[in-house]
Amino acid sequence: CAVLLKNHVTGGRCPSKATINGKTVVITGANTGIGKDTARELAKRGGRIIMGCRDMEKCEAAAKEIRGKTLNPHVYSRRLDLASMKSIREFAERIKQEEQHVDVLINNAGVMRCPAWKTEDGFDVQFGVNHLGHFLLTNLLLDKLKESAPSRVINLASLAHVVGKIDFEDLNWEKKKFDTKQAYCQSKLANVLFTRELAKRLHGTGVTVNAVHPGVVATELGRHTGLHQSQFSSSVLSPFFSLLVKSPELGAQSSVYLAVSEEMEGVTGRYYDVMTEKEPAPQALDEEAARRLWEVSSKLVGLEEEGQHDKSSTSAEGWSKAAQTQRQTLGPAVSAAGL
Ligand SMILES: NC(=O)C1=CN([C@@H]2O[C@H](COP(=O)(O)OP(=O)(O)OC[C@H]3O[C@@H](n4cnc5c(N)ncnc54)[C@H](OP(=O)(O)O)[C@@H]3O)[C@@H](O)[C@H]2O)C=CC1
Ligand SMILES: CC1=C(/C=C/C(C)=C/C=C/C(C)=C/C=O)C(C)(C)CCC1
Repeated sequence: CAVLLKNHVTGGRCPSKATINGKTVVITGANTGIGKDTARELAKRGGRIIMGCRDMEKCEAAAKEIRGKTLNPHVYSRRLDLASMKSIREFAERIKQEEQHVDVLINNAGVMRCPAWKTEDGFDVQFGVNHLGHFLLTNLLLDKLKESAPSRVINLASLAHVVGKIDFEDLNWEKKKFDTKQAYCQSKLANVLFTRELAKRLHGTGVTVNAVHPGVVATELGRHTGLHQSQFSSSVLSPFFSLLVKSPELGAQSSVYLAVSEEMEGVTGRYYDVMTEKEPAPQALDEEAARRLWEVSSKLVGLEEEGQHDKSSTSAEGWSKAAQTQRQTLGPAVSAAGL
């Protein structure tokens, strides 16, 4: 029973043995947890791996460890703070300048159940990092992804999206009482809606985009829950805990599957529970909500302004001009975002 339960919980390993020699993978939040093991597995398969992390010391330590373990020298650490639009723009600019192509983008970084913190730009940190940061990054890398087609975008969502609700009147928790669990669920629902809308917009380009719930994985994601790994490893519950939660190495298998497997060629706009396609919750299938979220997100990150009026604002320095104009034109949604 224990073995069967364990297999059920882990969901197994990526069945594909595909190698990715010469392919470039950009992965966010790759210094620990699922991201780090995804980076290691893809480095083992021959990829050129760009790890985007906010803490350069942790990032370089992880990159060094991966280079050592896989004997792949092409594993690079780059600064990326998804809680800062300036940092996202600098990171994307550097990728565009340094990389000939981007074959896979894995939007992996995430935070869960933090206090009511705000990003540098005034967004709720869970909405800002988990959704808006990746929304901006992906859009900034779209031309590169299109040039590199067939290419893939993978968004780490979560089963938590099923209880999520997008509150368009108060995306950033400024009007109602802050609920950190719901803020996480909203951000993860946003990941699935973004996946579906982006897939629609990328139809015919050769760039695919899918969302995945990696299972329940013992990582640092629970760091804001007040519980610590040590409390569990030393308790009598430890054997049960380890039966129900998988290791980061196994947690990375679904991202690896979506990134490399032959079965995923041309598959787009889908939601995966580990390596099995599932229908997401009804609110994630709402096309009008997906379109609206795209529009609001574009405005919040200053993309719409650039596309329509001011091409010069695409640089890291120029973005704030676009955001400032949004402040004057957007009304409540933007003031709620603190712009
Ligand atoms: N673990 C699980 O059971 C599940 C995880 N997921 C999703 O999987 C993804 C990976 O999570 P997991 O590995 O578990 O979590 P971890 O907390 O172990 O890793 C999260 C990573 O995101 C990084 N990160 C956080 N904030 C920022 C930021 N502002 N800028 C750049 N990077 C940042 C962290 O960096 P740092 O170390 O510096 O904080 C870390 O590298 C998340 O999107 C999560 O929602 C979904 C369902 C279940
Ligand atoms: C609770 C807990 C941990 C991990 C929690 C994690 C990893 C939670 C995952 C949450 C999920 C499933 C999120 C879905 O989006 C630790 C730190 C290992 C140790 C002790 C207690």
